[in-house]
Amino acid sequence: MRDLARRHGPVMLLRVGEVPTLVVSSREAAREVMKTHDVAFASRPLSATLRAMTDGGRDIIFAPYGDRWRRLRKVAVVELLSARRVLSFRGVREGEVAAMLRAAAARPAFDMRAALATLVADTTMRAAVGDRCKHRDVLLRELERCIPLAGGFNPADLWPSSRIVGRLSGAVRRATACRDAVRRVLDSIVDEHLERMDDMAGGGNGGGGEVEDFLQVLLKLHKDGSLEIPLNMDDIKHIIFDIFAGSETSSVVLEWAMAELIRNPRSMERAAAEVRRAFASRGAVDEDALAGGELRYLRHVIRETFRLHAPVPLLVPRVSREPCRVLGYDVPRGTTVLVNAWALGRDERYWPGDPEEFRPERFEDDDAMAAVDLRGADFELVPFGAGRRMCPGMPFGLALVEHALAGLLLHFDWEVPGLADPAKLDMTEEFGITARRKNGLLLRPILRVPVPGL
Ligand code: HEM
Repeated sequence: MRDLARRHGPVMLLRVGEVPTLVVSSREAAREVMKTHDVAFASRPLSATLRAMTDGGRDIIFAPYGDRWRRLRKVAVVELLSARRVLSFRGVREGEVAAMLRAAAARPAFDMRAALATLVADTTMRAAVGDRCKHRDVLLRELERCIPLAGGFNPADLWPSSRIVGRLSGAVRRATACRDAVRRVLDSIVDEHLERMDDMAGGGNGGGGEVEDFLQVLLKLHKDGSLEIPLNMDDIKHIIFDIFAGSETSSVVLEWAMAELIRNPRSMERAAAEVRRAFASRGAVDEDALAGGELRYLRHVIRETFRLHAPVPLLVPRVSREPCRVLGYDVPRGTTVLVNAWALGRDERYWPGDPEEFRPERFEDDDAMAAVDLRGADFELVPFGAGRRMCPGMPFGLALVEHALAGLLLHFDWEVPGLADPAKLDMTEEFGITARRKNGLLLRPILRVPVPGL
């Protein structure tokens, strides 16, 4: 799509199967979609597969624009993903990152992909539903099955008018099966939480952990009826599902960051030196220093990783709710809109000279570059989207990404066994709604700063 846009311009109307699809690939066009006409593009298209998976868009991520979406999103933003709540999970992050580091210290070769997936899954699981979740593996397996189905490029989604294609593709059937399996697990988790809350009525926290988990917060809101429109159990399960679905991206970006640092040893050295200067004497990463922005180069590394490897490369699709104009082009109502965040991050116009190079230093080259950030105001770098539908999980996701990356660089040097030239590390991407590395990442850890608890 980037190559097509180079030929046909930053606003292209394609027909993908039967679906009219607008692809925007410039900063100006992205601003039109996510800022100037944000309300007109604030809905999501519901493909047959997604409709099955989300019960007709009853979650937040894929919900059509409207009161239900607004209500659930507000609960997620205010009650679950606020700065205060993200901070409350600091102990969870410390515990899970430390567990990963201990596992690395015990192995001559470390499966980085599996370790990062486990780190993100376990941290999210503890934050969302508490420490004692016996259904963990089933839930994660089902979510893993959902992700490729959510990509939107299943034949049933591209030729919605054809019943034969729908039947042959099987995607809708698989999405329904996933939804049912996730629903059964969430039912059990919610029932168990309710029982524990009843047992502990008056004093305890019901989840088994030392901090209130997301599910407890939601169940309390359900019980005390403090919201204008009370949350029902269906709402709660959809919100929890989205927390899991949204979080997976954190492991995608961590894996890309480690791969880029391996390929670019000078960046690795500089980042590790900065982290060790800050934390080696304390023996562990300290989130206060991370939040205070003391580790500037680490932040540049993370921004540079998001620039080259937008984890959701086409963002989550939007749909026009009314006829609209984008940079002078008419866009009919009902057009699916893809913002090519991946192409924006690699565009020579915004990243002059070396857009394909991993060079975190670019963010210290001048004041304008240093000011570019991830919060949806700079449309050349929009890994979390922008506007009304922007990712509400950014603070939660970034807190873990920063902490985990700092921990990996503090305690170990990293090498790829058997790879003489790190520049040759394979960087092929896998196709999906999220773009992870195609191949695994087996690394050799060389201990530099002792890992606590060993
Ligand atoms: C590195 C981490 C993450 C990345 C790169 C990411 C990226 C995105 C993107 C691109 C969107 C669509 C934005 C748009 O349409 O403009 C999105 C939406 C969303 N994300 Fe994230 N996300 C991340 C982490 C998380 C986490 C940790 C959570 C939850 C705890 C989360 C929950 C959501 C939700 C609920 C939405 C839907 C928002 C809506 O449609 O109103 N995300 N995310």
